Amino acid sequence: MNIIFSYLNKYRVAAIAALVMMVIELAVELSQPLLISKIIDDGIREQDNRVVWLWGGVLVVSAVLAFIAGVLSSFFASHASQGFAFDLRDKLYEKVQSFAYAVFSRFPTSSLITRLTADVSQLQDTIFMGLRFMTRVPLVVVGSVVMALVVHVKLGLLLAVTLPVLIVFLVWVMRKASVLFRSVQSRLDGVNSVIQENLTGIRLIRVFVRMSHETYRFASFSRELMTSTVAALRLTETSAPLIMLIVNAGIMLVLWFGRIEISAGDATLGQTVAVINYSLRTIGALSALSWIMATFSRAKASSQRIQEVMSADHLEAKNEVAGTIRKTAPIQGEVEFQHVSFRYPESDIAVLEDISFTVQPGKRVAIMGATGSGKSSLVGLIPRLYEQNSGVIRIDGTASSEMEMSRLRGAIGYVPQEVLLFTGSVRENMVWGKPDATQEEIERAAAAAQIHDTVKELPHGYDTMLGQRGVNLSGGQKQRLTIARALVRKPAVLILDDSTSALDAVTEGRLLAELKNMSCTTFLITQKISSTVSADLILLLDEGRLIAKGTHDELMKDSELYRKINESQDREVAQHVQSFT
Ligand SMILES: Nc1ncnc2c1ncn2[C@@H]1O[C@H](COP(=O)(O)OP(=O)(O)OP(=O)(O)O)[C@@H](O)[C@H]1O
Repeated sequence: MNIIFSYLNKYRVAAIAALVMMVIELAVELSQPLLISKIIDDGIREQDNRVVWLWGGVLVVSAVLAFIAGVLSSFFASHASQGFAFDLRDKLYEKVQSFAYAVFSRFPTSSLITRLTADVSQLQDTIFMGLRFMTRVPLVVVGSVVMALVVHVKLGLLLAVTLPVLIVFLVWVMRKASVLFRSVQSRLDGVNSVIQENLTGIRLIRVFVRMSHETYRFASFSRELMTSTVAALRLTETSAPLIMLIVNAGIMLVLWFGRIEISAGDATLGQTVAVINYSLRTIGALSALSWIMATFSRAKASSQRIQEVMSADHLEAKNEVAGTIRKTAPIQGEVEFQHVSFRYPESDIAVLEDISFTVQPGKRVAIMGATGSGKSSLVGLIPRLYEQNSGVIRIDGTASSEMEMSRLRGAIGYVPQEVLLFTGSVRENMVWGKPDATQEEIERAAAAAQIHDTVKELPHGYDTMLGQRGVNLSGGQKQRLTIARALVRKPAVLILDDSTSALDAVTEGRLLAELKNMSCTTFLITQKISSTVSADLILLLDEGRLIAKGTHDELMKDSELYRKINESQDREVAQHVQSFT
């Protein structure tokens, strides 16, 4: 819960104002039973209308005062809780942005979304309730008991003895509920994750006719959420009648002894009515307790989940400060791997082993290998999405680990395997990596990526809006647009992770020719011999090992595997041509 206090600090004035107003409201309310007892004993029983009017007037004024203080308290509490949530969400978002890439595997996307939305809202509600009601409840209870003791010690004591019993019981319930609510929040993660997967893969689900299976999967996750929520609420809800039972027993005692005390002349009717009134207020406050306990227990679970995000490693920030060599000279694009080995965090299996090669600026490297041989992992090390476990990667002769992250990544254009476009116009998508790009730069990049003519024919050209993830473009068009986005930055190093798979041979040939003109060092992951023939260097990977490197001619001479791939693709082409003739 420390997180609440640290982020609420900025709003402490509003929070204190909300509490002060709440205390004023409460103090006025607590004085009311006392006023009523005066009206009964000194006014009605003594048949003194002046006293009735006087204290009756005070009662009305105090009710108006309590109302105003209550409204102001709500106003300040809303300001503090909303401001707190805004700041916390902002900070969490910033934190997630700075996560080391590896940390994302620890938090599923859906869980991060729940933490940034539902968990933050939970804390926001808790703060509002805390300022308005949570602190009010103990104050009403304690204030009522004190006032009851002031009115009549013996009758007040009867109300006081019920309190320790209640407190022990409430602490027990809260501890249990907190554990249960933590499980509720993680089930919520599960439901969000299914929704996210289903919405993202809706086409696939339709084509594979998996609607009923997915509906069933969603229902089972949703049922788990319901079951765990019911278990948590059952505990807090069953505690409410038990609290009532204990307090009602106290009131019975007050009534019973009140009658005896009045008969003996030791208490007045007004005093007995006042103590019962305080007891009823205690019941009112305590009946809200089960609901407050639920909120508080949820908040505890939520704050733990938020804390986990806050304390996750953030590699990027670390690298921005220590051990960096600050240089401003533009990167030329020489890339050298020296005995690089790598395994994913929390995995024992080496994905890359002892990889060494050097590429001169402006040259093209084609990376080939079976699926899972480590191609994407290799290129992911260049912009330091992950850190190698041993060996050195040098860019223009400087170890990449020693370079400022912004300088390193600023010089790299990365087109990942999975196409991702954002909601917005074609232009907005293209300037994503270079916000100040001119129209000429945009068009030149689009032309190089072989997408300029297509964009020109869209209804509003570069201002055409793309649907979510660019749904109104074909697969190949989307792929070319993501390549154009990378090219706008005029990167010194361009990484195309299987990004030309949806392009036909002619378009791919034109694109590669353009890349040569742009003189950026290009890493092209490909399975097509047609793309490797003109490459300056081919890296052939097999189960994380670099089994051959060289040009097409060299590999045709030296590598049996490469020759086999070449032959099999030649055969495929021949069969293809035959089927059309
Ligand atoms: N985030 C990850 N955590 C753990 N292991 C991973 C992760 N990503 C990939 N791997 C493993 O690393 C190995 C290499 O994966 P990689 O994606 O680099 O292969 P690839 O050659 O690019 O495959 P493909 O051609 O199918 O894209 C695989 O065995 C894969 O299971």
